[in-house]
Amino acid sequence: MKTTGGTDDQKRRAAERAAELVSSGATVGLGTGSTAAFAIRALGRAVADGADVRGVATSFASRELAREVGIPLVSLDEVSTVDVAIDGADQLDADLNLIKGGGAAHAREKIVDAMADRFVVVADPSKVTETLDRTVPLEVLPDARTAVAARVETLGGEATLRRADRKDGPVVTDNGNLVLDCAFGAVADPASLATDLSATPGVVEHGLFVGVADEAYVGTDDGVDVRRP
Ligand SMILES: O=C(CO)[C@H](O)[C@H](O)COP(=O)(O)O
Repeated sequence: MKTTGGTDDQKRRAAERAAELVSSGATVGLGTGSTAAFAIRALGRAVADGADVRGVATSFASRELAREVGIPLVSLDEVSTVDVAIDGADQLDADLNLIKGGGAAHAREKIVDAMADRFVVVADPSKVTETLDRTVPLEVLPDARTAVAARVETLGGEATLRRADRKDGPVVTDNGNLVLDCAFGAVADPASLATDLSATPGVVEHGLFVGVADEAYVGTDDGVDVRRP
């Protein structure tokens, strides 16, 4: 699984604290990535101890892990509400605007995270920034990639097709689409860029999450820093 700048202990602290928010009877959004995986494992232990929770996976990877640790699953199209979603982020600012999609799962993640009554981001301190400046992933319909890349250029960005690590050719998402990683430099106005990207034909979903997160749990070396917008 992809790892990032923080330590596993920092990630685990954040994720395990977030998992404590889940009460028996809850429907839980299961995020994707190395930090969210710690929350899924913690929820698996809670289920083994008798907690009655059901998970909604945001990706093939989170579904597989949930099965491995024994969390009962319900598919996204069967639920209209999610009580708590716990998911990672590639970057977050003080307003809890996020860049997500490092694992190419941001389309399903956004659906699940946005429908949750409470969406808690779990992260390590390396993810926290004053201004979002990482590449913004776009999930795009395969035939639209050239048109979307041209539009990204008019918005001041540069799009690069995400290549697979252990396969020739591109990363293909769980939904059968491609990913363009788009460098915009520092994003001064995330809401405005999010609107422009959402309005671009061929973009299935972009990795800017603006106004979606309710809280962030940032694991440190000796605790958890809880942040709210
Ligand atoms: O958005 C995501 C996947 O699409 C992940 O949540 C994000 O990439 C963070 O992953 P990690 O916790 O491994 O750093």
